[in-house]
Amino acid sequence: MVVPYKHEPFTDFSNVKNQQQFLAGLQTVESYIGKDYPLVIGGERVQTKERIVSINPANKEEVIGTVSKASQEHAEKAMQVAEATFETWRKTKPEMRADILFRSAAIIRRRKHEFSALLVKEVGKPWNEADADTAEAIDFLEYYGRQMLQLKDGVKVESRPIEYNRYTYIPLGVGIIISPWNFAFAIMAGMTAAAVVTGNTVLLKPASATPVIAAKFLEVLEEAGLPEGVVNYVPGSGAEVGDYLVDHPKTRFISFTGSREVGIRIYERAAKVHDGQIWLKRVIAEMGGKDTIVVDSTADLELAAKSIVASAFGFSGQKCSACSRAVIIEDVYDDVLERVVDITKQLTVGETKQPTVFMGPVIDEAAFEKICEYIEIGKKEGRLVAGGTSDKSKGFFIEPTIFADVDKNAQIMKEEIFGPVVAFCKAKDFDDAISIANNTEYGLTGAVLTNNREHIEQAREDFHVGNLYFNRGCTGAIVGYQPFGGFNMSGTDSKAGGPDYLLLHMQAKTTSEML
Ligand SMILES: NC(=O)c1ccc[n+]([C@@H]2O[C@H](COP(=O)([O-])OP(=O)(O)OC[C@H]3O[C@@H](n4cnc5c(N)ncnc54)[C@H](O)[C@@H]3O)[C@@H](O)[C@H]2O)c1
Repeated sequence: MVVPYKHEPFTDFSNVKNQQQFLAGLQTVESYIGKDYPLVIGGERVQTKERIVSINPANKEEVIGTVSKASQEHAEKAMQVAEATFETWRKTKPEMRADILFRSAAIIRRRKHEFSALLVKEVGKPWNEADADTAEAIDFLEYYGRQMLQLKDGVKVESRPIEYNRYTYIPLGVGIIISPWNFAFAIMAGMTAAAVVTGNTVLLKPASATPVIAAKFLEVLEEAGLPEGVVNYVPGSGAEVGDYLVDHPKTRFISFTGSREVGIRIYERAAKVHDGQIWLKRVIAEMGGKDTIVVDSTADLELAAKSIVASAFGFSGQKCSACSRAVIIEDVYDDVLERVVDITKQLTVGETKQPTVFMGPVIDEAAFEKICEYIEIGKKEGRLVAGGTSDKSKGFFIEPTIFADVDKNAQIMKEEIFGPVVAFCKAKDFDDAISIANNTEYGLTGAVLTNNREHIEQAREDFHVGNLYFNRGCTGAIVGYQPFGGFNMSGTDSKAGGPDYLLLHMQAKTTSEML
């Protein structure tokens, strides 16, 4: 009997007992705050001279941990180990590989609040966002484990009376996992899990802002019984270690989640053939977004306003799926704008020590400066109706910011800001709204608030995004239920947490045997 897949429930922080458990998680994190983590290459702990320092973005002072920084020599060593380990790991039964993911998920579930508390400190997430990040990590591990069990025998193809045919999936080889800081746990763990459950070995290069949660994940995998050398932990500079590994002739695939700029760089470099390379590299890239919420005049306007606020300012807009454009049909434009401004003015911003704080800091100084630059551009391109101020004296805090009456071709309507900034744009009618929404090189998520059935069907067909939501905001996908990934410059059309994601990490082999 197939047991239906159930995703990990989110924690209800209005419940005092849950709050206490979370605070206990924070205390556990305190016990290892500031610890130093080595590289892990083939199970061996390697200390390097240089360190990456992970800082709490809410206070700029607290060192969450330091990690050894890999050089190209370390990356080379890890590559050799991963290549050698591939020969045994690819022959390890898929059931055993899946089992390691299930055991890892169980360990994380047991320590869920601790890991979420670590994300509060390392990434500056509010409690509910950190909880969702950890829950998604658990989901990815369990879902990909289950998917592997379904794929292990391949797919049935017809045999002929004289010939028996089989169609199976085999792993690719050594992969490079390059993950972002914003879903520091879920995406990093999901990308790694998909690659190794399918029989590949990997080098994991997490984002430099969030290396500690990745080091913790490696400890979980080891506790769950993952053999040495299957996942090698090599945090380092993108330009130095990243480029080196992308160019490496033994790299078989690169799984990347991050910005458009870095994604394109990886895609271009991976297309080059180097000396000693005997295959073409595969690139799985999940990149940025310029996500839009469209509201028509039949919509529930209060629901529309709440959806825009949650999608634009949840986790300070630092989601690839964050709403950064609100396109509103002209007869309800003023009404929706006013409601959004009212709700936004009630939002709390600060260090996320309590579950009631809605918005924490942005991740670091570079992000802070970039967002502030966009706010200055926005002041020229639109009418500032909320926020617009920032303060980095204690942590990297930016007020939720709204610009009204922005032209569809304005810079803040086209470029990914990745911060708490939303631009309002007026549309003449629904056709115009969809055309404005599609006026971007991205194509990740979008949402339509409407009670008009024809508009729903029209958007289903014409709104060109990988994840389209009706009558809700545009953030938040659920593993197994709402596979996630975008079109155009949002990536290579892959869908994380979907039924075909594992196939991207494998190659199909046809064998035909004369009878
Ligand atoms: N589509 C999705 O599912 C998805 C999910 C999360 C985040 N994102 C996107 O990620 C971005 C934010 O994340 P970020 O700031 O960590 O992105 P980023 O592109 O700056 O970094 C991502 C990773 O790439 C590494 N890197 C940097 N230069 C490199 C190079 N030359 N070679 C190899 N690796 C290199 C970084 O060290 C990091 O590990 C946003 O654009 C967001 O939209 C997309």
